[in-house]
Amino acid sequence: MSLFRTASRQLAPSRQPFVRAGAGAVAQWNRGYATEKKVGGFGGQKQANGKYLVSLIEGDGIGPEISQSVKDIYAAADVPIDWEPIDVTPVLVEGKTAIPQPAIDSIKRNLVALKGPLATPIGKGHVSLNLTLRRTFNLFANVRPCKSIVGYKTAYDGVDTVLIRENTEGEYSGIEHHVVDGVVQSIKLITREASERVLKYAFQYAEAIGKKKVRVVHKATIMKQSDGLFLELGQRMAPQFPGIEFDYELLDNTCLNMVTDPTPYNDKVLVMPNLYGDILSDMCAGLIGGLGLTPSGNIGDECSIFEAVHGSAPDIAGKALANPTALLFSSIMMLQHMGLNEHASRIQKATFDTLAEGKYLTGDLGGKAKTHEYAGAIIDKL
Ligand SMILES: NC(=O)C1=CN([C@@H]2O[C@H](COP(=O)(O)OP(=O)(O)OC[C@H]3O[C@@H](n4cnc5c(N)ncnc54)[C@H](O)[C@@H]3O)[C@@H](O)[C@H]2O)C=CC1
Ligand SMILES: O=C(O)CCC(=O)C(=O)O
Ligand SMILES: [Mg+2]
Repeated sequence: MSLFRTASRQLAPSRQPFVRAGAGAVAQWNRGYATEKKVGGFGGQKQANGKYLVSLIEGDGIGPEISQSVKDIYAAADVPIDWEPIDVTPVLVEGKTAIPQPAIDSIKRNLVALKGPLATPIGKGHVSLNLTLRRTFNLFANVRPCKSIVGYKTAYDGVDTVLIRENTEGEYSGIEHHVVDGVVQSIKLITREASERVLKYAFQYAEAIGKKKVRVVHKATIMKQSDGLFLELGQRMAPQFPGIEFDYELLDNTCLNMVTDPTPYNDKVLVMPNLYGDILSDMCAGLIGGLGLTPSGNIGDECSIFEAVHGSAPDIAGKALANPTALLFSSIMMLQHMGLNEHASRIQKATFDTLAEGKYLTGDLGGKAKTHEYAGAIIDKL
């Protein structure tokens, strides 16, 4: 079966992508960065000057600081990218939170975006812009790899997990009702279409990176119909991928097993409904040194948006304390998605070398370096 899921997609001639990329490309992050196979999505639009234009959402809180580090490192590494900054301050369209049209147009034009964290007010206020972006562009798979950093010691060695989170519905479908005073209802929406889409992606991703197993993480014991459907669709799809072993595990068991010993998960791609993936990916980050280190890619059939797993970290914002590695690694996933593998490898090596050397670490990793000093150390190694 073709790995090029989008190969038959018809685009207007002016929108034909120069590079087609996706799961396999993103997957290089996990596989020692050498896989050539690609699945799904389009890897960017080259301009007349030979560079790619990439939409950039700097984000809130620590967003501008860590984005600056990425921009500085990219400039030093001569990455053929021009950034197109976009403003996603929400607008109301028919009473609903929406992304401003110029931002939508930019991402649709460029096909690829890098995004800093966007803060979401608790309780009242606008709905999450992060979720709105994922829904707006139908970014159905959120790929969250998590790999131990050589030279940075934690309680766990050799972690190499990949979690794929359904990204458009589930517990985060945003359907909530006030029923009567003191009673509210929140609907977990699971559809066959979205579930099959992300499950198929998980199987293709596993094939692309050479992982042998796909595991659905679920609570179909309790949510018999919703998680039941997700799991059943996985079971039905499995025979289409005879080279991949399929199984499933209850979410609570997964949490226990992972914090006991994460290494049995190294041969698997985990795929799950939205909320479980959100929570489990923060937990995985904790295994390897925290949220300052873990990247992600929101992958759609056409556009893709790369962002860190972490949020806007208001507790350290504006103090040059943030670790830019998670956003930088997300951008490396993006470069691989775009087929810019040499640049990806070079920046990645400089980052790994800086982390392993341990002289310039940010506070979250026990060091004293400011955000820009750490970025400067990476630049020195390029
Ligand atoms: N995809 C996104 O844009 C996300 C946005 N958020 C939003 O971010 C805001 C803050 O959320 P929190 O719950 O505080 O989670 P958070 O992920 O922003 O921070 C959790 C903890 O990790 C630390 N941390 C996070 N990133 C770090 C980095 N790069 N370097 C060093 N330390 C780092 C923070 O200082 C904090 O102690 C909320 O409004 C939330 O809705 C949260 C998660 C993801
Ligand atoms: O949108 C938000 O505020 C949080 C989203 C989140 O935690 C995530 O995507 O991991
Ligand atoms: Mg989260």
